[in-house]
Amino acid sequence: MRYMKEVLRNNKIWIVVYLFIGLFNAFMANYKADYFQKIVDGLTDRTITVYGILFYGAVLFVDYGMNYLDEYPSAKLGNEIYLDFKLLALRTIGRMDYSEYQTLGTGKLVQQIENGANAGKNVLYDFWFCVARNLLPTILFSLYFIWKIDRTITYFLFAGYIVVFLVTNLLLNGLYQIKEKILTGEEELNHFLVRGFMEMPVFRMKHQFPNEVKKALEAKRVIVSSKVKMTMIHEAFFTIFALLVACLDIGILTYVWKNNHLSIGSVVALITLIDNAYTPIAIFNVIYVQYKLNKTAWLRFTGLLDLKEDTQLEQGMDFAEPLNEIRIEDVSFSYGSKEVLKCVNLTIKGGEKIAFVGESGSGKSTLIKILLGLLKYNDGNILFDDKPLKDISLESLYEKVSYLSQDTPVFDGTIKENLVFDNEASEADIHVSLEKTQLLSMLATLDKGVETRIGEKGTCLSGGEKQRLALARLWFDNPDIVVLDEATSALDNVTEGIVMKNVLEQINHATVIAVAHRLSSIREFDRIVIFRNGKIVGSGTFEELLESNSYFFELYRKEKENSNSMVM
Ligand SMILES: Nc1ncnc2c1ncn2[C@@H]1O[C@H](COP(=O)(O)OP(=O)(O)OP(=O)(O)O)[C@@H](O)[C@H]1O
Repeated sequence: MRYMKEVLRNNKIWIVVYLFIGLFNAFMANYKADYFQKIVDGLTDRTITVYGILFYGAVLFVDYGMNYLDEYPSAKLGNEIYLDFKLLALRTIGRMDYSEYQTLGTGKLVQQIENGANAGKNVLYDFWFCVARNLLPTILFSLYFIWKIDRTITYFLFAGYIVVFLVTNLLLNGLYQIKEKILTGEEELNHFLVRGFMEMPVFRMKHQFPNEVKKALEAKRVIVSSKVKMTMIHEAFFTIFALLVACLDIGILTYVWKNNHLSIGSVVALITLIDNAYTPIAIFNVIYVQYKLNKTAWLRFTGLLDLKEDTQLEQGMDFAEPLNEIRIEDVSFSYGSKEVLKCVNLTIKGGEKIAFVGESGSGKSTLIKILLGLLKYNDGNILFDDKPLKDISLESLYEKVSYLSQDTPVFDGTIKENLVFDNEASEADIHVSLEKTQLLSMLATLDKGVETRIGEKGTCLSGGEKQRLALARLWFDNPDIVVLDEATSALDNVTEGIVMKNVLEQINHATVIAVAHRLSSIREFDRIVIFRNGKIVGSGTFEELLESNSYFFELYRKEKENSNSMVM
């Protein structure tokens, strides 16, 4: 309900307008039918006046005019509500706990949001608004006018409502299961579509697309057959109602014929009014079924919106600069039952340039994510100048941190956006940042210069260009702490040497924590920390470790061997 209320609050003025017009139109639809009775009877007994006809004309004009005006709030609200729900999802992503984020898949997520936002709109707009401003008033107004003409017929109508209620509930159960199948199928299909798109080269090289299409076809089969079933059941509702109304019409004609006390105008009005009284019920049943089914998609969506938030983002003390020391004390961490860090102890001095090295999977990136507050440590403590990391507001920490992740560190936007996001920067500053990261020659080849879009995950750039573009961001930050997780792994040795020298000059005063596989890239760092199986097994300067740490020596030797064999 919380999310519905929020969206209602966002649109309250237009909702009031929409409800008011709806009520007015519902009244007019029935008033028009009732007044028509007077026109027909007036024509039959020649008592009609020109004013009566003009008044009826005015009623018709107002009715059609208001129906047209109704389209504006109707179109506006429908779209606003749908998109407001989508925006709720984006806000959730911005605040969700990182461990929850890691479990989500893009394809399923996108489909869940799409279905959820649609379901939310349908529940609120197509169901509740429709009931409140359209169906209920139409039924009540039509029953009132029927009651005015003949009370006995009103009782017949109530009996008909009970039949309708029973039929609806009978069909609803079957529909639930079908809807669940459709949703799962759609998420599954989107999962294959998105991963095929995102990882196109991988799947193409491995000749996997036929298999992917086969799996997607199965999802398609489930969706199509379920949707067809659903349509047929929905249409059955309308047919049953149409038959019911037909029976009532015939019943009324027989009743009038037998009793002979109603005028022609009353009979004509009754037929229209009965239609008015029943059509909303038919519509109600269909949208009620839809409402119930939409709840299935809505629950999946709210499950997403309710994912654990990272409450540490705003809560806690502000990060105080300048940083003197980060102390990692007996920190352990597990992903589920898999223990990845085991009792890690380390102190990093403010302004120190420290590098984490070690074999793949030894826990380096995990420790980085813990230091950034993305992952929450299970045991031990981390202190930023005697303040526990858990008590520091992450928003305030991120003001002073620059982080280049191991995964693609750029996003779908222009080169300029990738450098400064939504901030302004002078051409001269942009030029310097690109010059220092050796990107000017690449820029010279682009027609639109820094306004060139680099595509999703930076597909229009080479691996090394993406990394250098992300590094160029450092010229626009003023970080106290810089975290580089394999930030230069795609660069050649020569470019890496030049770029890293410039980068280290630029962030001279910051504390730098870098993860690196290529040992030559961190030769100048103040200290190197070696990880193995989730533990720190050595630390010191490059030269110290070469002399005293056989594991480090072994890593270095292997790197040398590899680079020699590549040169040969
Ligand atoms: N989200 C996750 N869920 C479960 N296990 C994970 C997750 N992320 C990482 N791991 C596991 O944790 C271990 C440590 O991973 P981590 O990324 O910290 O290693 P790393 O030393 O940075 O490796 P690399 O040098 O290859 O980047 C690995 O065995 C990895 O499979």
